This record gives sequence, structure tokens and C-alpha cells, in this order.
Amino acid sequence: MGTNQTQISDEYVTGNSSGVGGGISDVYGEDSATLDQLVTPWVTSVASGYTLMRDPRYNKGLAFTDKERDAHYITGLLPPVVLSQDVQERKVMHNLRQYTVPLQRYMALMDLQERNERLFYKLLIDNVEELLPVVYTPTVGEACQKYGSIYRRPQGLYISLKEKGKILEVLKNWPQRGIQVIVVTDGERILGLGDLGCQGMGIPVGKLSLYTALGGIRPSACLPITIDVGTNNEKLLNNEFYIGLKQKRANGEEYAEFLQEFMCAVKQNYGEKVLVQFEDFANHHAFELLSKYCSSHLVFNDDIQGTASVVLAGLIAAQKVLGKSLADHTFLFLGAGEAGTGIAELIALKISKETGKPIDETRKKIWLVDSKGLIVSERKESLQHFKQPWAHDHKPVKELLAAVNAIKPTVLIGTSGVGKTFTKEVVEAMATLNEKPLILALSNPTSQAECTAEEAYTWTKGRAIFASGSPFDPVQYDGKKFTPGQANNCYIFPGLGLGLIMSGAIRVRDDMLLAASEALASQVTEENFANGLIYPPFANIRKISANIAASVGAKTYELG
Ligand SMILES: O=C([O-])CC(=O)C(=O)O
Ligand SMILES: [Mg+2]
Repeated sequence: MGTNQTQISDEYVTGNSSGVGGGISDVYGEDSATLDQLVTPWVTSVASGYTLMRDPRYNKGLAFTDKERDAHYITGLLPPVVLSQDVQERKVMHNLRQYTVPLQRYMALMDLQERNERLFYKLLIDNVEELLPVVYTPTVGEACQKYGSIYRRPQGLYISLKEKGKILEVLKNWPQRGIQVIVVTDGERILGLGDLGCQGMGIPVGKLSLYTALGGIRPSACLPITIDVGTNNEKLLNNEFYIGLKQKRANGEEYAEFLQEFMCAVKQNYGEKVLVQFEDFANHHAFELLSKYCSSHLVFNDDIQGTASVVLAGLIAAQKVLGKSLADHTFLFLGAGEAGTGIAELIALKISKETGKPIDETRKKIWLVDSKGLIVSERKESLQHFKQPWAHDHKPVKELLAAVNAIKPTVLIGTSGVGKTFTKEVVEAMATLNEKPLILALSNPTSQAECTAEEAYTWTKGRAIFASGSPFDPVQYDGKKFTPGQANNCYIFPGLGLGLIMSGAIRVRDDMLLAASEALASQVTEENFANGLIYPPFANIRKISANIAASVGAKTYELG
């Protein structure tokens, strides 16, 4: 271990590592750090004794063995009992289950992450179905709304306008060097909750927890970042506990320059192989950032491309249940923002590849409704650029219900960020038009879902194939149990990210997203189909992510 120690220290002190090798090596000796060993392998910043126990990355709490306690000068600093990690896990789960308020569970889990990172991830991995809704959607949404009040210790890196001109220096303040994935938000469109400013930090933190728990990326290689350019949320601006800059959002040139400085600093500091995931930016910035940086950085937008890939996977899988090919469907979206147009585009691309028809042609099977009604050619001039490809010939239609009756979709997809918009009439109309209507209520968190699982099954008399962005419990209807799927991008981004990193990719291509969709769809079993599911259960998510990563890696290799 002596060699290992020298190597770790040198690299840490000189910062001499490229850190972007693409592989997942044990850069900081973490895999071996808490093994039984006589030489302390920690770098200068993590010594031993009390300091060691206060470092969440290395702390094991009562699981330190007597030998480790002696070797690392912590004997006496802990009560005498030695508990295995399994016992610790049972204890924490027992304690968590005492909390009835989801936000309390969230806070308890964040405290654990701050105290004993290994135990946190062990818990998350072993209890993924129970804990995903706590550290992630929907509870993370509430946490962001109340972030100022529940804030205890900082998580992630805050880059505010105050740091203009010195973003690179700020990046260097982060204690880890070998960063492989960054999830970044500017907090302007947090889930379907709107502008939460700096309090959006909960989202990158939550997403990166899943990179580790679901995708196996080491925690020290993950960097959550919140860019604070102000907020237009008056409630936050007037809240004495608000943690961000108390000013209106910077926009236009000032915003673009700041983001440009950030993206350059990221590449300069971490190299070309660091993956940057854009998360929960508002439409007006999301599309622009993606198109600006997709040819110079390894970037993808989770809300546009991750969501698209997961929905496409569900649709590919649904072909088996419905006995129809993608090209045989007619799609109607409520919501023409990042998720809506992103999904629509990937579906059109997939059908184009399957049928050999040009994409302009395959787009015609896909219709979108925004706040002003059905998107039709007549509106083209006044549409934002990302909506324009979806302006087809049709007379204007104002309401969703009328659009359903006019377009006669086989698939209805909600991406509007507005809850309760799939009304009884809309869902019943889908059931009248289709033997098995496919209904996806994708907006998050639960309060913003277009309809609930119970509504979808009840209003279609149990005929709907339903999935949602936020989780819903199984529903009993007419003596039968219906289990809804969760069409959430967390099926995709951990595996996609792992595949990109493993293969040393330097750009993200649509073909990689398609490969991820195919890989996910292929893991839905006959048994899942028999239960009406178009996504595999989360219980196997690490295996699922690994398979997605393998497919993405293979595609990357194939693309050269
Ligand atoms: O975070 C989630 O659950 C899915 C997502 O990206 C969003 O709704 O913005
Ligand atoms: Mg998102």
C-alpha cells in the first residue's frame, strides 16, 4: 500500500493528473481506503483520528473495526461496539421509517450523506424502490422549494455572478480533481415548479446521487453545480432565508458570456472527457446552450434528450403490448417545451431510421399542443424556433380535448409542467378512440402530473397503458391490480453517462440516445408486459444501467 499512498499524495498535491482518462480508476485509493491496512492511505487533507471521523467520504461510524480504530487513532472516540454495515443499514432504515413526512426523510438522508457516504449509498442501492422517491423526485422538489430553511451544510459548487472573471479559480476550490460528471442547473425551471433560483441545487445533488447509486460512478468523480444569475421568483427575493443572489436574473449577452466562461473553465480544468449534463434550465436557454456546446463539449440536456430517450424506450417496449409499430401511431403532446419537442424529435428520428422515410415526413405523425392550442402552420411565424418543425397543416384548435378529437391520437403525452390537465373528458376521449390508449403524464413532481395513475385507470375502465414522470403506487380497479410505470429520465442518464465516460467519448450523438432507448426497452420482460408494464422495475436498475452503458459504449466505439 506504500506505493499507492505515494502516488495518491503526489497527484493530490501537485494536481498533476489529467483526470479525464475515461476509465474509472481508483484515483484516490478510495476502493482500498478503509480496508484493513496498516498504513494510513489518506491524502494530506484527510489525516486520521477525529478528522477522519468527520470526513463523510471515509467515515464508517461504528463499523470501524478495532484494528482500524487502533491504526487510525480513533480508539476511544467511538463507543466500544463494532457494528457491521448491514446492522447500520437496518438501523438507519428503521429510523427513516419512523418519519411520516417525506421531507424529514429527505433531510435525514442528506444528513447521512454528509456523515457516512458509504452507508448512504449502500442504503440507496439496497432500498432503491423505497428511497428513490425520497432523495429524488418528488421529494427533492419540495426540498428545493424549502432549501433556504432546511439548509445545513453546503453540497455542490455555487458559481454566482459575483464570481464573473474567476470561475476557473472557483472550480479549483472544489476538493476533488478527477471529476467525470458535472450536473449543472441555473435553477430557472426546477421540475414543473418554476424558478427556484439558487435553491435548485437539490436537483444536481439528487441527480448525481443517482449517478452513483444507479450507475456506479464514484461519488468523488461527481460534481453538482448551481449557476446563480439571480431569480425572478419574488417570493424568494423577499425571503430572508433565501440562499442566492437577491437580484433579478441576468439575461441576454450577460448570461451568455457567463455561461461561456463557465463552459471554457470546465474544459480547461477537467479536459475534454468530462460529461456536462444540463438540467432544469428554462426553454429559452436550454435549447441554445445545447446547440451551442454540443459540438465543442461532451454535453447533453437531460430534460430534452434524457427524457426523450426514456419515453422512446417505453414506446418501443409498448409495441409488443399493442402489436403496432411506432410508425402506426399518432402522437399528441400537451406541452411543447424541452421534454415535448425533445421526445417528439427522437420519435421522428427513430421512425425515420425504421422506415427510411425523411424526417420531415415522419414528424407529420406527431402533433403538439401548447398554451395557445394545437401547433399548426398558421401559427408558424409567431412560434419559437424549437416549435416550428411541428407546425403542420390543420385548422386552429384551441383546447386539448378538441385536439384529441380532431387528431385522434393513439398516444397522449403530457409534458406541460401543469398538473391536472388530462381531465376526465380528455382521458375518456382517448379511451373512446383506442382499445388500449397509451397515456404518459410526465410532468414532475406529483402535484404537476397531468393526471394520476388512479384517474388514468378508472377513466379508461382499466384499459390504459399508463406511465408517469413521478412515481404512483399501484392501483386497484375492478378487482385487479394495475402497476403504473415511471417514465423518468433516471432510467437513462446514469447508464448513458457511464457508457460515455467508460468509452472516453468526447461528444454525445443521437445514435447513442437511440442505443440507450433500445437497451432499456430490451430489458422489459414478458412478465413485466403481462403486468401492463412498459418499463422494467427499478429493483434491477444497476444491472439495467450497466446494460445501457454497454450499449452506449459499443455505439460510441462504432461511431469512431
Ligand atoms: O427530475 C426528474 O424527475 C425528471 C426531470 O428531469 C424533470 O422533471 O425535470
Ligand atoms: Mg430535469
